[in-house]
Amino acid sequence: MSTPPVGIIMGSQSDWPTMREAATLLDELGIAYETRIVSAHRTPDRLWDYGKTAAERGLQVIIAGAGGAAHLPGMMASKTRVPVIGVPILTKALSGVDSLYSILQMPRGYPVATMAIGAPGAANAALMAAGILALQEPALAARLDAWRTALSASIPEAPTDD
Ligand SMILES: Nc1c(C(=O)O)ncn1[C@@H]1O[C@H](COP(=O)(O)O)[C@@H](O)[C@H]1O
Repeated sequence: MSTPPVGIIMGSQSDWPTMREAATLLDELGIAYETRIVSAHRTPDRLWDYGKTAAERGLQVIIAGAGGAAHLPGMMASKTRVPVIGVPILTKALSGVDSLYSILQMPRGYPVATMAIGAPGAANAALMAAGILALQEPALAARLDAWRTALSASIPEAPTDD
C-alpha cells in the first residue's frame, strides 16, 4: 500500500480523542493519512524508525500530538526534515501548558510548527497540513478554499439569545 501524504502520530492511545479532530478534518478535505502511536519515552525505537524512513516513504507532513513532557514532536523533528506540526494535548495537572511549552521551545535548527492546546489545535494542524499540500495540488487548494468559505458563511452576523 502506498504511503499517504500525512502521518498523524501521538504519544498514547489516550491522545486519540484529541487527534481524531485532525483525522476528521483530513477526511473532510479528502486527504489520505496514516495514524500511529509513537512515543519518545515508551517506544523510542519506533520513533527512530518512523523518523528515519518518513521522507523516503513519501510522507509530506507529520502531525504529532503529545501531552505533559511532550518530547515526541521535537524528537521527530530532530530525526526527519519532513515538516512536523505539533499538537499540545490538554492535561489535567497543568492544563496543557506543560505540553505547549515542551513542544514550542525548540532549539534553533529543528522547528516544530506548534498549534494551540487540545482539539482546536488538532483541527488547525490538519488545516495547516492541507495548506502545505495545497501549494502543489490545485484540486486540494480548491477544496480548502471551499471549506474556508463555508465556515465563514456559517458565522451569524449577530448573536441570538438561544
Ligand atoms: N508526551 C508523551 C510521549 C512523548 O513525548 O514521547 N509519549 C507519551 N506521552 C504522553 O503521555 C501522556 C499520558 O499517556 P497515558 O495516558 O498513556 O498515560 C499522553 O498525553 C502522551 O502523549
